[in-house]
Amino acid sequence: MISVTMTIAGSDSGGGAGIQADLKTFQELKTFGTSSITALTAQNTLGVQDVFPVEASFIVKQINAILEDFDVKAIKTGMLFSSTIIREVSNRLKDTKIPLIIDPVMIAKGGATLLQSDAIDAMIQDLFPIATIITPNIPEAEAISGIAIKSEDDLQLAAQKLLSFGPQVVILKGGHLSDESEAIDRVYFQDGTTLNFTAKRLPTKDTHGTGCTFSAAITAFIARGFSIEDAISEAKKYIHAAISHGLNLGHGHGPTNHFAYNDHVNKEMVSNG
Ligand SMILES: Nc1ncnc2c1ncn2[C@@H]1O[C@H](COP(=O)(O)OP(=O)(O)O)[C@@H](O)[C@H]1O
Ligand SMILES: Cc1ncc(COP(=O)(O)OP(=O)(O)O)c(N)n1
Repeated sequence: MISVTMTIAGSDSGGGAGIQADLKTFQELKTFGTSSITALTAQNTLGVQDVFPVEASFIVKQINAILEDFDVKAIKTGMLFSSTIIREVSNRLKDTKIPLIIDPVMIAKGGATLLQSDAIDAMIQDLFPIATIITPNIPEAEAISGIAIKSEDDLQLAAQKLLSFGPQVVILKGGHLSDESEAIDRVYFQDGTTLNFTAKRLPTKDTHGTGCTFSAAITAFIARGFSIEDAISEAKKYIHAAISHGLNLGHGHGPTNHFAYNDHVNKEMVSNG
């Protein structure tokens, strides 16, 4: 039977990030995607023009509607915008035993605020303790940990700080370390294990929605029963294919290509149905 996935995130009218990227990823990875929308953004590849948050109680109503009807196998969160939304969402999810992947979305590539600055504490106190995996990029890891990341030692220190907030696994995404020739995602487990997932850094400006897509792919693979390590490894292939076969759409940071994984990487999955 097909596995059900859920995203709790904001809508990107331009279709490259947020709920739209998550649902495309869920679909391509053969899961049944459901969603609770936290905010509308008027957005395209050039940036975010405006944000219209949904009332927290209505976000919870959407989650209730899904959880009361479906056997959801994995949940991800993206743009949560405010401390009120974070508190209501974590309160609703805290007693479910469903794997929870948190992409701590803060600022869009164009600089727009997707998380109010006073909401970081709520994320640390309420959401991270119930998280299976958190997936900050480097600027997000710096903002949450309070540690400026300039070296490998800083990465290690920041990861330990983030692990101390309670998630089982921290993935520090390396997409923003543009001086490296490789895009390295460093994974830290509570038992001290660390793993690196490495791919060639692709020279492109079209990386809108990469973080959303990567965390949605991890969520889909976990929903289908992959181990955490295998889910990350396969999600890395999904996002790498999506970036390398860019669609050349829009006039700014273009979206990635969700067809690419099945077209170019996982032909077996398609032919086997
Ligand atoms: N130019 C790139 N080439 C290859 N992989 C990339 C590139 N940019 C981002 N990635 C990968 O995309 C995923 C999302 O990372 P990142 O872009 O840092 O997230 P975010 O969108 O949250 O800033 C990670 O696996 C990262 O390594
Ligand atoms: C509605 C919405 N949610 C999240 C983001 C951020 O997406 P991300 O994957 O981090 O990609 P960039 O915005 O950095 O390109 C968003 N923009 N909109």
